[in-house]
Amino acid sequence: MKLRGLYAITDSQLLAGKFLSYVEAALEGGVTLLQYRDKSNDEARRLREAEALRNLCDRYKTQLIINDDAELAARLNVGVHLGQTDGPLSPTRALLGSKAIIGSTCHAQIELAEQATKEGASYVAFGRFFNSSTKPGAPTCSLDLLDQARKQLHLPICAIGGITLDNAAPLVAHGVDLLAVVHGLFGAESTAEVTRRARAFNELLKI
Ligand SMILES: Cc1ncc(COP(=O)(O)OP(=O)(O)O)c(N)n1
Ligand SMILES: Cc1nc(C(=O)O)sc1CCOP(=O)(O)O
Ligand SMILES: [Mg+2]
Repeated sequence: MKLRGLYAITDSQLLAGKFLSYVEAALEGGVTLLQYRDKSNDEARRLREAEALRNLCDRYKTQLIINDDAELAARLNVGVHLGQTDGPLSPTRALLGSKAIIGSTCHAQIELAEQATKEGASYVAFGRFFNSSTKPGAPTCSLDLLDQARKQLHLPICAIGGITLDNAAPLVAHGVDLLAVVHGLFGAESTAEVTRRARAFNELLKI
């Protein structure tokens, strides 16, 4: 399966009271990967929400990715996204198996992406590219880094951080395969607007 398209990421605060309706609206518009990102320690709620997302993803033939939590990903038989402090990649690959999608945060460092490639990542994520209200303190990354990454790496490249419909085109022009978006997708006034945005992101990637 080619990993290219919109990578929608949930945010528990932003989606409070409209979690499943907004996610379904995004899936309606087309989502290649959906990441469940919940930074709380409420394990029961996390399991419940992740199961609900897996059911939705199954209906829309979208791949679910769990942020941070390889055990939960293994329990649901879905993929995982690991940051640099979320545990080692190789044992996670062994745990989830060869077909699972495993993503790796590489900030603005090609060396981290090369290491992730060796350890079995399915895609590498660089960011943040723009101001992000979801994660304002994330380290920044430039378009030049994408040019270098495109030349040196043979994995799908994901961009993240403050991405909107107004600023995403240069990322695609510099070789990005996956646009990972929270606020620029879900910070919308209605489900119809979420669907419109998802379609428009896909149009930028011409899938
Ligand atoms: C697609 C994607 N890219 C980067 C991140 C950030 O991961 P991490 O650095 O572990 O930070 P948290 O998201 O866990 O706060 C991501 N989640 N997804
Ligand atoms: C979760 C996350 N990681 C980032 C990184 O740079 O590693 S930026 C980010 C937040 C993405 O949300 P938004 O699209 O609202 O900016
Ligand atoms: Mg993390």
